[in-house]
Amino acid sequence: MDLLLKDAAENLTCLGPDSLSMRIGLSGPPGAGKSTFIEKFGKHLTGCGHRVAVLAVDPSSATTGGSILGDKTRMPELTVDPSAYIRPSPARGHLGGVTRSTNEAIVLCEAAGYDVVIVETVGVGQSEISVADMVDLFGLIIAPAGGDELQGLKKGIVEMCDMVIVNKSDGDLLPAAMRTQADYLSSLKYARPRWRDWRVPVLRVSSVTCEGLEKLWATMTSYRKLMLTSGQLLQRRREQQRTWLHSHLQEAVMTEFMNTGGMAAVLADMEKKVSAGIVTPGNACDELVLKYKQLLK
Ligand SMILES: Nc1nc2c(ncn2[C@@H]2O[C@H](COP(=O)(O)OP(=O)(O)OP(=O)(O)O)[C@@H](O)[C@H]2O)c(=O)[nH]1
Repeated sequence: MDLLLKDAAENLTCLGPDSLSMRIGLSGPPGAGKSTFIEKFGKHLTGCGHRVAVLAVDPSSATTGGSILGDKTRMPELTVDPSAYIRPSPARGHLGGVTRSTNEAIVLCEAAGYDVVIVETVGVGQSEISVADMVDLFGLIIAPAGGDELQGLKKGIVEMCDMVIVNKSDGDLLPAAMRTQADYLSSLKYARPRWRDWRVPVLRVSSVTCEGLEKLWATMTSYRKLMLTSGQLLQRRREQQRTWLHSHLQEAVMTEFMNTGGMAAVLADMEKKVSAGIVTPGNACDELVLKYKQLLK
């Protein structure tokens, strides 16, 4: 695996910016129609000659020992498409393990010739934040809302996204979809732009009629073009590399710490003292590091 990754990384550094793949992250509340959307959008892209990989990040799979949702049945048409590859969420360790193997899988998929890599978050929690740190474009998928509220979405997610996609913009839901689009547009109007010259668009699509998919892809490609020509895409990827290095290092150091003779028990004891207010968290940390260093001598 490591050798494969090394080869893949070397191949990627040989490629010019134009041959970089498009990494798209997608997140959205349950019921937004994510699977249906990815299936139809993926088919649209393979129909245009692209090779599409779909990777799911489901932190709950780490505790249940596998993807709770049978990914094969979630996207039946895309699964059998020779130009597409769907990988369910890996069940390796906790969120850190799941995200690390997803990061590696992105690079492998690109080396295997997939020019569009979609990373989907399944379930809720920290995964959206991790996924936003892996991709070139982070999209939020929502369904038409009844009221004018932002569907109880965590505010942070809206702030992180580069594009909002209002799915189910069809039939009886069309008027509500238009209202939702207007609500998001007005709430995003005053948001601080994350990227130079890019205002977060709110696009309506239907995964049933496939309306809006072409325009969505055109918007994604113009975003990519802007990010590439302005140098922001490469800058974003470089920053992400550093973020991941730090995240992997933190995890590795913590594992090392916990596996060093009795430190897990010392930490558990210290947690009790901190909870009881006997020691401050800062002092507890200093004591733990000191103890750890003594053990290493
Ligand atoms: N009318 C309409 N219904 C849709 C559309 N997309 C999805 N649906 C329906 O919405 C429901 C939920 O869709 P799913 O694709 O399972 O999406 P989800 O609930 O976000 O679940 P996950 O993708 O598994 O996270 C299903 O009954 C779909 O048929 C659409 O564009 N229009």
